[in-house]
Amino acid sequence: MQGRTGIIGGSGLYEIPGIEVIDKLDIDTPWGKPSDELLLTRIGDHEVVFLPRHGSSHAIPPHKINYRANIYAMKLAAVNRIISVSAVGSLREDIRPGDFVLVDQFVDHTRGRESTFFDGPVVAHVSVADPVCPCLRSSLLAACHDADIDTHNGGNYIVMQGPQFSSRAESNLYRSWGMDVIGMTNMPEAKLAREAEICYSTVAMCTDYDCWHEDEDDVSVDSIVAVMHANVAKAHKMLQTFFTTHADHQSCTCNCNDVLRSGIFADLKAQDDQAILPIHALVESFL
Ligand SMILES: CSC[C@H]1O[C@H](OP(=O)(O)O)[C@H](O)[C@@H]1O
Ligand SMILES: Nc1ncnc2[nH]cnc12
Repeated sequence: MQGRTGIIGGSGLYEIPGIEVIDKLDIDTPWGKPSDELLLTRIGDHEVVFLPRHGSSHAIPPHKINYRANIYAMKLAAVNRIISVSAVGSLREDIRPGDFVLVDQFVDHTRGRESTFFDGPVVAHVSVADPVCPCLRSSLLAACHDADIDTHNGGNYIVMQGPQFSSRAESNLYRSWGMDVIGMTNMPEAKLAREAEICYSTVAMCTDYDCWHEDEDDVSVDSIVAVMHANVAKAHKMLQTFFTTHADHQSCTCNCNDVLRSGIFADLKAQDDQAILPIHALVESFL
């Protein structure tokens, strides 16, 4: 059996029906409280830790999410891979509302979000050239196909600051940049997962055509919610399929779990306790 799998549920995904709850983890981290309690659950043979990104009543907007606390709490809960489930807008005609996209790249267009655990005095620079774990992504892709979901293999997700949606000029600009889908949450989440040496892969569920499409209504919360419920039902099916059939990728050769050995730009043994405290769970194997 693998280590624990984390699921970060986005808009609409606040619970997973029919799973066995083992424990509710009320975790405090050096970076503050995560968005909610973490639910330790069992799905088949797998221990799964579930966290609703916006809180269970969706009271936390994208720019106020404590991404560092969420990822650090996952680390403390012994999670070594995270499935992010996210609502996105489509920036391409052929990605239709209701389709899923197994994105493989992000462009971080957010501002002012706390986006690193290595805020000094311990400095680290890790590669996010490929921010998505290829193994987890291909297992999720297989699960989407098995669940009969119209799914796109790969895509660029631009992460905007929000909470307002884009202007038409911005939406067209992102299209001209080659972006495929747009959302507000996956950065800095993915970067922080990499710093925490946790595999990360997103299942992006398309809800709308943003505001660039001349024949479709501009995105609104109402239009998102209309599609979101059906998307969430598909996500439940996909997750069941994933954990029953695709969750054991024994031959994975990713190095998501081994980036700090070469990334830390400091002599950890020379640091005092105060410097190590906020990153202890990330660096304890090097001390
Ligand atoms: C309520 S629609 C806009 C909201 O939904 C997405 O969030 P998540 O990635 O957590 O599903 C999008 O990024 C916005 O935050
Ligand atoms: N059009 C859009 N822009 C940003 N975030 C979204 N989430 C869902 N649809 C979106």
